[in-house]
Amino acid sequence: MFQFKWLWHNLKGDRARYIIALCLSVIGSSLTIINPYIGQRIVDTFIAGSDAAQNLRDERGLLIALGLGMIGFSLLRTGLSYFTTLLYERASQNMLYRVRIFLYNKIQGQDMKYYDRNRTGDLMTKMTGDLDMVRHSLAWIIKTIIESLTVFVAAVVYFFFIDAELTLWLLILSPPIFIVAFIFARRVRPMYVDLRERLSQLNTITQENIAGNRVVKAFAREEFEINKFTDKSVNYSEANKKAALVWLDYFPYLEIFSQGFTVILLISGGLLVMDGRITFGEFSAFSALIWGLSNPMRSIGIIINDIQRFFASVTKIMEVYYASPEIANHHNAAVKRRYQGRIQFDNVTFKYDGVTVLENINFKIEPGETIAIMGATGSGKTTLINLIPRFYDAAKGRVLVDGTDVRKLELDELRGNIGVATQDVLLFSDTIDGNIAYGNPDMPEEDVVKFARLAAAHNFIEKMPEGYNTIVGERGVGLSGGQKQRIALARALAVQPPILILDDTTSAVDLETEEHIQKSLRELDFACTKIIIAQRVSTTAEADRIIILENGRIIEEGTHAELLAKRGYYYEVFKLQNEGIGREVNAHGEK
Ligand SMILES: Nc1ncnc2c1ncn2[C@@H]1O[C@H](COP(=O)(O)OP(=O)(O)OP(=O)(O)O)[C@@H](O)[C@H]1O
Repeated sequence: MFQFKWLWHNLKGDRARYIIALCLSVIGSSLTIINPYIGQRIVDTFIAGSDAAQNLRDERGLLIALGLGMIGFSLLRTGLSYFTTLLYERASQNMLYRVRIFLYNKIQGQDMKYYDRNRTGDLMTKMTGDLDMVRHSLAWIIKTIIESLTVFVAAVVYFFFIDAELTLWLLILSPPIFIVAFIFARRVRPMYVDLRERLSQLNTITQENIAGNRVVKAFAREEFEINKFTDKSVNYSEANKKAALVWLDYFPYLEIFSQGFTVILLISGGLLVMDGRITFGEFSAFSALIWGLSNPMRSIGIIINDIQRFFASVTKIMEVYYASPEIANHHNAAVKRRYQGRIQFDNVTFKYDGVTVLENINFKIEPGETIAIMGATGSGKTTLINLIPRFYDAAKGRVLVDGTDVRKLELDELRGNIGVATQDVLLFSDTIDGNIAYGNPDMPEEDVVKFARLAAAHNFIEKMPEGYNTIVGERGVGLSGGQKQRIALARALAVQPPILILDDTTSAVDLETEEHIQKSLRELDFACTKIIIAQRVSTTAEADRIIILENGRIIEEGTHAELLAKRGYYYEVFKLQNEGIGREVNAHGEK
């Protein structure tokens, strides 16, 4: 079974410990037949045998030794069981730790497509509940199966030695029990797969709701969200109940069969004792060990349920474990070169799941140039810049950086040469200083301040209670939209990249601040090619060239003056943005 092979593979480092635990389980469980055996000796020698009274007088030492033996073996079993559980826990916790780190690395190494397709809640479920289920199966399910089987086999062997016929009578019950258990397992399995999916949905809703709490509050949709959550919660709970109730359909049969062991033992065992074929002591050993046959049958339901949960969880974990990204970062660029910053799109077409979003894009950017990209929302601007750091790969054509196809460049090196300030600003729960120095944690404090100044962020940071040491909440809570954008800009500048990509980074700052930022960008003390997505003409006007996108195609390209003279899309936007503030446009596009 592949899942068990996978478990074995991940036990590496703890295999010896786990095997010792399994062996101790077998030894400990085999010892369960010792006390019934001693009991049998005591009954036959001192209670029910023909010489019992005599033996009680003459062999007191033996009686005490047998009694002490019983206590001793009980203590030994308890000690073994304690030690065995310790080993199982150690091995399973170590495996959990290793697999969790491995999965986290795997998730980190996935490309954007993976994150587009996988829900955060589902990934969280895999990293927590599913992993714990796998650990539980290693530490408890396998242990229980091994111990139940050993007790079962030891009891059967012992019974055979006493009386083969009575043992066969007892074993008659085993096949129907296994058939019932098998049917139950088949029926319940899809239920646990479904249950696992519902749990993931519940986690997704919880995660989205907490992450989006501001939107929920802004629209006063708390009740709607509570109802949505309640629905999913009821859904999960119902599925749980349904799976648990299935067991009730089978439970009576298994219980009857389990009771059957005792009934058969009482009837046939009693007859055999009356016939003198077995002694009272042997009969008492049968009675004492009969639980070894009936107990595994009783707990078969719990074991099967847990096994099904294990399969549902391990399958989900293996999806992450074996997922390989189409765009992989191998982190093997020994020396990272600094690029010049030349960019070319050579007949690039891009599709999201078959839907064309960019078509036949051609342009060149020379090192040090500033290019502005403008276009209606959804025209493909973000998609276009996403192709440069290879967040996605083009379906057709090539994206070249410094003359080399990005697919041939070392990903780490490529991304290390690009500073990006994305449209949705995400700051980490860390100090402002830590956020700005994210790409270069060893950066001295004065450099952090320098880049904050360039991004027009220094003044407001200084006024904060703890300045650069102020901790910003999750996703930058506690800062205005414009403040977050400026910290994100400082973070992108702080890596001093030869290629800087700004996706609508100044949309939320006032015009004066924007002017300051533009001045800083013009005067950077390192060589840098800049690609700026912007909607404001005040931002694009300064660029060396402006590219206008419409429905994934370039419809205009040129300088501010050239595009105004063209009287096309750019001219219309310019007119719209300047209407009402008294500016006029002359034939040369000058303000
Ligand atoms: N991850 C994705 N999966 C599928 N389709 C996507 C994805 N991201 C964007 N799209 C689609 O691709 C098209 C271009 O999106 P893109 O984000 O590049 O536009 P944009 O010009 O940057 O828009 P905006 O100015 O609103 O940010 C849109 O139709 C969008 O719905």
